[in-house]
Amino acid sequence: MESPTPVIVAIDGPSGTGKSSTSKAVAAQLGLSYLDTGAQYRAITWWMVSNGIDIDDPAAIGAAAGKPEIVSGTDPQGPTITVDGVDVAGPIRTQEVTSKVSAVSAVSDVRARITELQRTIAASAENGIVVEGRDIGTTVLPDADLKIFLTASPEARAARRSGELKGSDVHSTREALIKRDAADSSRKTSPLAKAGDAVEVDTTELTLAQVIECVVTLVEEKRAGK
Ligand SMILES: Nc1ncnc2c1ncn2[C@@H]1O[C@H](COP(=O)(O)OP(=O)(O)O)[C@@H](O)[C@H]1O
Ligand SMILES: Nc1ccn([C@@H]2O[C@H](COP(=O)(O)OP(=O)(O)O)[C@@H](O)[C@H]2O)c(=O)n1
Repeated sequence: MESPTPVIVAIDGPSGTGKSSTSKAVAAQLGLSYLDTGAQYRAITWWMVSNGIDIDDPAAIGAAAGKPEIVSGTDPQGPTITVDGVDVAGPIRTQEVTSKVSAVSAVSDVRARITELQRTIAASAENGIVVEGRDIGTTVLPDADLKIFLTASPEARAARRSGELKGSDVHSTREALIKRDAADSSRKTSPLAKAGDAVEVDTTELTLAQVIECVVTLVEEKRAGK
């Protein structure tokens, strides 16, 4: 059978809407690659913190943005992320990195570097790719075949996140999420935003399986030329 043309799927939305779980499952089901762009911004933030760069100094962050070598493994069954050859999958999920990532990712030199990396990865995915983040449909891959924008109520998102983070309470998780969304949505360079041609899916009342099915159907419809 002839292999289908590579399909590029962009999935954006705020934290806890289900981007990572949905994207991984859709990619695995359809035999596509998978890229978690949030992990790349977390990785560069981890490097800045580890190298003593002042997070409150955008000029210092911008000047260092080209230094770390970030490599993403795009198998949806086992995505990987390394910085200068070091596996940082664990360290990029700490509270410290989470609280600093919005400041680092607002710096335009950081975005330029990471965006270029993302476009190279997407272009080299033979069967196509699901790329998830905040600015994929608007900026990184504006010609994506399918764009999805996931949303959910802050309460649902906070409940999901605190289910993952042991010992965290829903209230403080909700406050931290709202603060990060506000920072990500208000920055000058490629803020978190829904592309005009994205399909919005509110996941508040849906199970993960329902969201996955919805996105798989949308990809299949695109492939069938509907
Ligand atoms: N529709 C859903 N219903 C319930 N839980 C969900 C749903 N989608 C995702 N989750 C759970 O919520 C948490 C956050 O999901 P994740 O995919 O990491 O979101 P994001 O990448 O948007 O931050 C995970 O534990 C995931 O299993
Ligand atoms: N395309 C992207 C993806 C993430 N990010 C930044 O990276 C942070 C972490 O993204 P993430 O997807 O890992 O966050 P969670 O939704 O998993 O909490 C976001 O809060 C943004 O500041 C971005 O600026 N652009």
